[in-house]
Amino acid sequence: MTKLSVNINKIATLRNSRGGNVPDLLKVAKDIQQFGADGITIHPRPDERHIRYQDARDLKSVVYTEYNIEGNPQHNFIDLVLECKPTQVTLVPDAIGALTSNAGWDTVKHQSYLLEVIQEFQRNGIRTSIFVDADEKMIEGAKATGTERIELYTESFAHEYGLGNKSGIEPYVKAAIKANELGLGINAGHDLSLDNIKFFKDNIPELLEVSIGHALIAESLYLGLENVVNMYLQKLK
Ligand SMILES: CC(=O)[C@@H](O)[C@H](O)COP(=O)(O)O
Ligand SMILES: NCC(=O)COP(=O)(O)O
Repeated sequence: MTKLSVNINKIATLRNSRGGNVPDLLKVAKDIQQFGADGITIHPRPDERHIRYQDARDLKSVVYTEYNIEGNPQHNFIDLVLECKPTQVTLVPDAIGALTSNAGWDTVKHQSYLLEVIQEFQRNGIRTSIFVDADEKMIEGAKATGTERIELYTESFAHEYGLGNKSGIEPYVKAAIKANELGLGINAGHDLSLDNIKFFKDNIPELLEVSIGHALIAESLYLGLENVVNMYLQKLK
């Protein structure tokens, strides 16, 4: 069975838009776990536009499933992860100010840097995963960094699938076979949704975990709207 880790960045985005504590990020994290999710993912960005560094600290006492922190391993991020000691850290090569993650690591070019930071996390008992494109060369490079897992960057699969092109899965199947051969655990994420997740899962051998945020929160709005509108109408009778 593939684990579902829910990315709660978008809950923080909504909260921050009003300056108060609605929705309550910690309550949402508790509820998501109560509803059966296997983990909570956050991706604090340097500008703290959604998840704040303090959220990462506060979540430590609330997340009793798998806690996954994603981000670019700059000094502040490394210190935060070492302080929070999550189950897993996922290293993502984000440019400062990027709208969202938009590429995997070049694991050949950045091999020695990744090896160094991965060793530091592993010495502290934190499992590592690195965000990579579905490219066998990058998977081989990931193996050489010593990481336990990779996270396949699924944007191009999701995009192609949305256009009706099922062949967009092919590089992911090849990358997964390579990762399995090399003994790397496979996670995946970015733009996965209720529409595309089953097809992805059914085609990727040994998919350990997916982290899903943007679509899952949007779908929760769509699927909850009718109920909430009707609850208001009842009160206004
Ligand atoms: C690593 C990744 O794929 C991203 O989806 C990320 O975790 C989401 O970040 P934003 O919520 O900032 O777009
Ligand atoms: N690692 C991917 C993630 O956490 C969620 O990505 P998205 O569903 O918000 O695109």
